[in-house]
Amino acid sequence: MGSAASSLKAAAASASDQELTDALAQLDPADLAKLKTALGINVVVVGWGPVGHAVVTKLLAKSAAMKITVITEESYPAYNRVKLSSFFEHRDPNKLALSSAEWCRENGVELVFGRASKVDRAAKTVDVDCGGETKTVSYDELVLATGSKAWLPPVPGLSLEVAGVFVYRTISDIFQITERAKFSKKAVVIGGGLLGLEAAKAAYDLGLETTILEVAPHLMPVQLDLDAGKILQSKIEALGLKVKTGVKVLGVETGSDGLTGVKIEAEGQEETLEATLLIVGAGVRPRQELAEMSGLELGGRGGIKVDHRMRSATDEHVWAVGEIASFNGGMCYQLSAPGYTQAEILADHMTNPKAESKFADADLSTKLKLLGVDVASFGGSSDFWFKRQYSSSGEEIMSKVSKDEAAGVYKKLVFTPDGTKLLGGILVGDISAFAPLTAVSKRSDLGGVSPDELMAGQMPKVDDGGDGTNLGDDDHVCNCHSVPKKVIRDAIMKGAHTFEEIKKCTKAGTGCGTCIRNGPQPKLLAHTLNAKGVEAGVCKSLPFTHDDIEDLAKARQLKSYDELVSHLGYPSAAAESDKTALGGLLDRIGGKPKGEGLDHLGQLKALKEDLWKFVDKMNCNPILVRLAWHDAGTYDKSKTAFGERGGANGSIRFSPEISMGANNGLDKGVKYLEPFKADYPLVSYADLYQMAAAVSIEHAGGPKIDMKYGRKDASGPDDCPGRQSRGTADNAGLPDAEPGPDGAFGCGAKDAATHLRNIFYRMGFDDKGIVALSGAHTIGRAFKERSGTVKEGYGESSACPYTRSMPKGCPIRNDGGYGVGMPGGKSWTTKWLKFDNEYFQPSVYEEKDKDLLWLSSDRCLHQDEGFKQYFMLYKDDQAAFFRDFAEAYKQLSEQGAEFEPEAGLTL
Ligand code: HEM
Repeated sequence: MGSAASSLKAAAASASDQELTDALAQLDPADLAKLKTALGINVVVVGWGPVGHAVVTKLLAKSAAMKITVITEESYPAYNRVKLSSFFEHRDPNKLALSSAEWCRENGVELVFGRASKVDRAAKTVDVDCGGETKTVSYDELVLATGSKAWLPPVPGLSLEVAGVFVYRTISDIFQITERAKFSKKAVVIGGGLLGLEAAKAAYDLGLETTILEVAPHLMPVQLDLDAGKILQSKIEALGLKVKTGVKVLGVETGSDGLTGVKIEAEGQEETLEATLLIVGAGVRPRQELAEMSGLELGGRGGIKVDHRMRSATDEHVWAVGEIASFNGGMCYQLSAPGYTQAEILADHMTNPKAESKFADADLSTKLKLLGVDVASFGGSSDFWFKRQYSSSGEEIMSKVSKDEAAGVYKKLVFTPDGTKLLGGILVGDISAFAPLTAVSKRSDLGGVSPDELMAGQMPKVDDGGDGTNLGDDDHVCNCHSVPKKVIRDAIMKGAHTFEEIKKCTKAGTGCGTCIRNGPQPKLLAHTLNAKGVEAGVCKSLPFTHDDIEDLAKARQLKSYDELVSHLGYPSAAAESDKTALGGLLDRIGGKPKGEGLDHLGQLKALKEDLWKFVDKMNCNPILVRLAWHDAGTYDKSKTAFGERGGANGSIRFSPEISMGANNGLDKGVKYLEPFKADYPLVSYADLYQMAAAVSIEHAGGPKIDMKYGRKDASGPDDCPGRQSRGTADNAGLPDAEPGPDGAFGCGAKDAATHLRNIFYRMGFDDKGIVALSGAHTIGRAFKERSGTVKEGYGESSACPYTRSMPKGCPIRNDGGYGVGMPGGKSWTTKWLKFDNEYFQPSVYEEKDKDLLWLSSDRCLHQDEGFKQYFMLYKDDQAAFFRDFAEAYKQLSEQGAEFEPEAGLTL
């Protein structure tokens, strides 16, 4: 242990908390971990979901004298399951991540990857199955945060063993669903509750014809009444999904490729729905195997029985939180908000035996955007749901309802029979009043307004300090994490000036995100910054980034400056100059494309500037290069007809081409570029893809390519090359990195050099072109989820040292900065965002560094005599590589294309 640790020990007796914190901050992570073990208790947390992670952060915040170990069986860091379906918008597990392996290292938290298989309470140890090898971890205190598992209803033949049948719970479920979707047209989802509707969104986003089956008479039976459920149904049906309620699932039908259909009974009739993909989202059950094996007392409906401190009823050194915890032997709560509260209470008691906090009642309020429809159900206590006050009638309650079926808006407020207290309510379509109404439901009266006035949108006047939120200091802004307004305001006053910074300090907004998207956070931030006199963001009245304003405007459908300020901002005196500062943004949110008013050439030039800024921010250069190359690499010089001959014509955006195995992952590149097409409609997709690649290469430090534009677009799937149309296996003639299990490449060749020649000669390249173009692998990475050529995949925990988010001492961009983009995968070079000739260096091709990638198709380039001369030339002469690459890339980007005007446009 370093000298800093020894001096800390000596000083510890008399040091203040601040001094201790400062001293700890000087230690390196390894020393910190040792010191914590020496000083304090050894806590083991089983499960690294959002609640398990919350336990870790809360324990760390409350005590330094603790060694924490987390056992996790998922290869991704703790992530936000609530947002699982948003995965299809970005396909990036890191956007869901709540933590990272790096964060754990920096905070002295040890991660053990594997499945906890046994708890020995007498010896205080946990056995972890780490892929065949068993590791035994000791604890002083054990926290079980194992969450839930998906429940499969007892339907004949329904089993996860059937190909095409999935549950919907983890990122890996999503990957498997995505794979099956490539060969499916129709999907069925069992379950019309929260989980089922999220799963249906996934199937819908994958472009499948989707039918939702719900056994109850309406959707979301746990949160909504019949009327609200029906309105939600009609909105979902309007999107093109089918919904069947009151359905009995009788069985599944299978054929040689797995699922073929789902047999149901609806309205007394039996029928079979054709489907090759079935997602079961019909509920969850606590994952209690470990608890059962170790003899812990369970609750009446499962889960580990815990007291108000979250301590198990059986063993004072075993605790449970989240979906596995059965408070006083009752219900296990399957929402994240109660789990976060429990984590806080557990941390209180574990770090302070005199703590007085108690877990009593859970707030089961939910607000979500389901398939584009805003839905909320809120209550002052859990009775609202458990006693089904939301659908009671008669003398027990007074309820008021307004509905506009055409607009899809429903509002129901439920009061005590005398109308003096709001018990809860349901909102569909418009949930903007969720935060203030939830706050009213938690108070003892209506604050001077009548039930009718509350229905009409009039809120009791609350002293909000003039920030326009109409929330008191103790009212919650973020319900997921129970964060009161005053905590967020204090964080802003102490320097958290953006939503991201507020998230980091308070967690507010890291759950469902509605308190930002549709709730009071923007106003609170704008007003507090103005009160503090801080100039942040775009302008005084809307102190957020352009991107934030655009996202919020979209979410709330705001079109004008006045609407923006009244919903999000602070009515600043400097309104006119603010409008100027917002510049093109107002046009854009008003629906005007950025390129409006520019001619074709003008749009190409403006697009180039925008693409440069985009890659500079996103560090997504490699995927854009791979996208353009795969669009163009289908070219077959023996074919003449446009489309059929392949080449740079934008056809990669269409299925079936985009769903070919060789193009795995490139849908992300297509999605990245889609907004640019909307902004510059005169530019073709084919030009957009090729320009994005040329910009990416130049931005990364590579050669400027003499590009010409004006390419014509393929007009539809009919213009896509057939999978086997080039006489090669299944990839429309794109090259293979490795031979198949039979030892042959897709073209039949037995060696990589012959294979590359078969593929590239077909496009009109020679050996020099093949070697030069292959040098593009000087940037980029391979992923197990895409090509499957490596074991490294998405996210930090699956990365290698060169592809983690902050590879220390390894500046990877051309400008020497970090900027890893999405961490993960395995790269060919150490500086894989820098376009140089590192790919040709012995440090790479000699394959001594096991953290670098080298495929058979790379290896043949320095082993085959014909290729070797160029490979060695480029090793010694970067300028020669750049010259030959630029020439070959120009050829690649033009072949198969048809230009209008014929000579093309140059910028
Ligand atoms: C010579 C035959 C080639 C083979 C067998 C090949 C194979 C591969 C493979 C397996 C990957 C990993 C994909 C993944 O898992 O995400 C990859 C990535 C990549 N390829 Fe190639 N490739 C070849 C030629 C080229 C050419 C000609 C270019 C461009 C001119 C290129 C540019 C790239 C780039 C930039 C990436 C990284 C993408 C990223 O990081 O997202 N490749 N290639």
